[in-house]
Amino acid sequence: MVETHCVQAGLGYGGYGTVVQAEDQSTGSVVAVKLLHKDDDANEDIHLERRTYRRLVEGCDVAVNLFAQVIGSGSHDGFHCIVFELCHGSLYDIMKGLSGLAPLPGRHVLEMAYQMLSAIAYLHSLGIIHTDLKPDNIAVKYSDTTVVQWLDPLTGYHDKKILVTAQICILDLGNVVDAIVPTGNSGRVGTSQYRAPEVTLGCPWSFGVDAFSLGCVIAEIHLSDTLVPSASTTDQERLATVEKLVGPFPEDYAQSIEDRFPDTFAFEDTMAIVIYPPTDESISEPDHIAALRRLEQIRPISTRVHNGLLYDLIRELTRPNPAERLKMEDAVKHRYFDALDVMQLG
Ligand SMILES: Nc1ncnc2c1ncn2[C@@H]1O[C@H](COP(=O)(O)OP(=O)(O)OP(=O)(O)O)[C@@H](O)[C@H]1O
Repeated sequence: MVETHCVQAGLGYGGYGTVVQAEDQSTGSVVAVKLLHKDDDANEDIHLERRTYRRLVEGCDVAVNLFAQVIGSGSHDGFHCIVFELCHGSLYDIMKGLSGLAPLPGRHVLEMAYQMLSAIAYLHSLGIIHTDLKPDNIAVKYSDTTVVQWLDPLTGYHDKKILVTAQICILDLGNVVDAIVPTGNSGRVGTSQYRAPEVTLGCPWSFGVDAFSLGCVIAEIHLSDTLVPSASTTDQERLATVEKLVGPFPEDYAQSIEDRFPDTFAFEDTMAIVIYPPTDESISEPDHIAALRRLEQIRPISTRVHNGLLYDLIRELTRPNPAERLKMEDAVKHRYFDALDVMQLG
């Protein structure tokens, strides 16, 4: 089917493929085509995305509309391709400020957060874990914008471009896994800035990895800023980063980790503290200094998110102990979302 498509522009690039905007010349519709890199592992991936999308459709839930529709697949010049509904700008692009849409209005943050959690609640209800939620993998469905008057406390009202509708769609079902219950999945998944600590630690993990990532994404779209500016280099630094962002690991959880992986935590009174820099000499002096500088720059989410209900939602989603983390089905009922009803007109 891809033979009839004419490429119009590049949209993005990932570990598995290059995504382009293309017009289907037989129908005139404009779509997104992912051209998978030429390697054998990628062949498996094309089937995974299509298979997963089919499972979502078969589940017969309106939440399927929160995922980029898979229209078809094929191959061209030896490249495997998958054709998607065209979405308009990832949250990563919006946060970078190129479209002039950041900061997002509070109402849009609320609506986007609700849609993300509803989408992943549906995925989880089918026993599937996304594993790689990040602003790059969430896009807005429509690009229409309008200009409103926006009150800046310092400078007064000025024009501000906002989206007409804050509808989103989840991209990239190429890393999904079926949850292994009750023992948990294993192996390294996710992107370091959004990776749950149990994955970093090499412990079994499950649905909670998506909750942790979405907590970080929701904080970022509220702040219009990244939580972790640059990728950390070592696992111990990543754990220290999580500790700085969301607060200390609960002592009993830290103790259970320490029993498996000694020298991860130090214990002072009733507090568990990630040992950083590590006691061994696995990292060179200049790398230590660079890592300490990075850690110094990280500000706790609690000092940055001043909306109490939103902060509570983020904190519940990013609990260091996955057993204490909010489940998606409960997250959509969080009191932060009461405002969805209160703010409806009529
Ligand atoms: N349907 C779409 N509409 C518009 N843009 C898209 C669409 N799908 C993907 N993109 C853009 O292309 C980028 C890469 O897509 P995607 O994440 O699916 O590729 P990938 O190779 O599987 O990446 P990863 O390395 O994260 O697994 C996205 O971040 C997004 O900017």
